[in-house]
Amino acid sequence: MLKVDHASVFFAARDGRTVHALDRVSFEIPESGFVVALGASGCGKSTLLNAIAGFLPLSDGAIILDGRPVRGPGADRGVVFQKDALLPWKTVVDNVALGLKFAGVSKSERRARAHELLRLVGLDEFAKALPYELSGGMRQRVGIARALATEPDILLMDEPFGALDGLTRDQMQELLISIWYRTAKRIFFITHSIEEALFLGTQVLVMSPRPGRVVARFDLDFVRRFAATGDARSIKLSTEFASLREEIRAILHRAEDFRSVA
Ligand SMILES: Nc1ncnc2c1ncn2[C@@H]1O[C@H](COP(=O)(O)OP(=O)(O)OP(=O)(O)O)[C@@H](O)[C@H]1O
Repeated sequence: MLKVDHASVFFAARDGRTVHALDRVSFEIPESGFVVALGASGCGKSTLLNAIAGFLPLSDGAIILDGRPVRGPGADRGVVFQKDALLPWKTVVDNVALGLKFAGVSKSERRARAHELLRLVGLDEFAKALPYELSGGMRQRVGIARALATEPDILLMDEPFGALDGLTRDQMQELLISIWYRTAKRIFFITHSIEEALFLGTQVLVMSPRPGRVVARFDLDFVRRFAATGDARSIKLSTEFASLREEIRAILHRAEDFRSVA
């Protein structure tokens, strides 16, 4: 279980003011949970992910992963960013194996594990390619394989599909669901897209800015329905999906209106 308990973060801005980036955010990610944080720019989504990753300390509250407080980065959390962070001079397979090298895994074992992960993301035939030879979607698939290489307990994904075209994004969502279903990993995923949040999340946290807080949460099962049926179209065209989309849109607009008069 990952437990985020009243997490708050304040930043000192350069003009001397204090930015309240995160305000007492609480939620849990149970075994094989897929939690999506949804909100407009500046509502603290990346701050929250960076705190879970251990890249920045909380000002108040706690983050507990499987009974242990998070105090810094660790191999138990794999991170995927919006912009792939692949090393351009290394082949795809070596990029995937990089974390294993740092963990002291033998070369033959690193290779075997990296190829297995490349098969999982459908890229084994590109193992010897260099990152510049791949499309944006393929690079993100390498990023996912790399994040999974050290067998983390949880995947942290910061708008991983935000820069992709619509069709590739749909394909990546479906690939991620199949990986989630097969590996039973916990996932924390950030997005600006209401549709993406609804389709992927077992729980969606709707966030609003200044201060960044959770203003609504929804428990959903569209992702499990997709994993069982493979039929994205009928899910996304359902009246249930459409009415939740409108409900969340209204919540996000209210959060913006509130901000403009606050
Ligand atoms: N290092 C920092 N120093 C000062 N302020 C910061 C810092 N990092 C973030 N902030 C501020 O904290 C607030 C939340 O930022 P954060 O990047 O977490 O939002 P976000 O929801 O991820 O936005 P986006 O979707 O645009 O990435 C913003 O007002 C931002 O300007």
